[in-house]
Amino acid sequence: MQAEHSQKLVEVRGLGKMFTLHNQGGIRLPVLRAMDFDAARGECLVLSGPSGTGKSTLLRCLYGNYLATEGSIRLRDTSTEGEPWVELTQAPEQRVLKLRRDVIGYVSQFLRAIPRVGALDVVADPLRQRGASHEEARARAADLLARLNLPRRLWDLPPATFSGGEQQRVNIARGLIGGHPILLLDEPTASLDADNRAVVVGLIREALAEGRALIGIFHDEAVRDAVATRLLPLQPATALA
Ligand SMILES: Nc1ncnc2c1ncn2[C@@H]1O[C@H](COP(=O)(O)OP(=O)(O)OP(=O)(O)O)[C@@H](O)[C@H]1O
Repeated sequence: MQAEHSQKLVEVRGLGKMFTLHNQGGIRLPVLRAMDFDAARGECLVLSGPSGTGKSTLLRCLYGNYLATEGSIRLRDTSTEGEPWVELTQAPEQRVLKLRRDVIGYVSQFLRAIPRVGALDVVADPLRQRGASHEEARARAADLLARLNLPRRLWDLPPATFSGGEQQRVNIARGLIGGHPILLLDEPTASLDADNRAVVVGLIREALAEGRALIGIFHDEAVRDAVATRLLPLQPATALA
């Protein structure tokens, strides 16, 4: 059980990301270079480093939004039989979409609202996509929204007009509900008050106890100290040149 719990889920080797600014004479901007790290079940890896060192860029590479310029990102897909390791940088689009449904979740800072869909269904959607019934997914969504203190009068309304903190809580619930073994978190508590920050810390700790691997950006020191099992320092770009 212990071995199962400490199983490696993410393996990054020699990862580099360089932006080429085509509209500015092709200037090349190195952001990440030669990054090596792993993340295992029960670990919360916190990306640290000053503004502009590439923390969000790294999360986007790990989610497959940005294509790495060099190196390897391997994710363990525990949802299928056969070879569990998938090389994200080489995976065809359909495979990336399947990984996002079953293996890797991403809580961005801002909710991408879906027009005319109420908050409860926005949250329930990832669990339904993984095969849960409508009722089961909505019940779990209601449980999460209640824990995150989202007022019930908002549950059936589309979140587009919600406050920043309300949208962030919908976003966190949507990110957590699918039970993805790997979860990326980009400042999930940035817009929250102290009470709701504490709820999110509790939910993150539960996710770790369930054996999920988390990789995140947390600018709030108290939150970072409460959830981090390891820091991953990023080097400033000047040190890369
Ligand atoms: N799509 C892009 N095209 C060009 N440059 C980009 C792009 N995305 C990020 N960058 C550049 O990469 C660098 C790192 O940005 P990133 O947002 O990853 O940093 P960060 O460490 O998350 O910063 P912060 O802590 O301020 O959010 C910045 O110089 C940024 O301008």
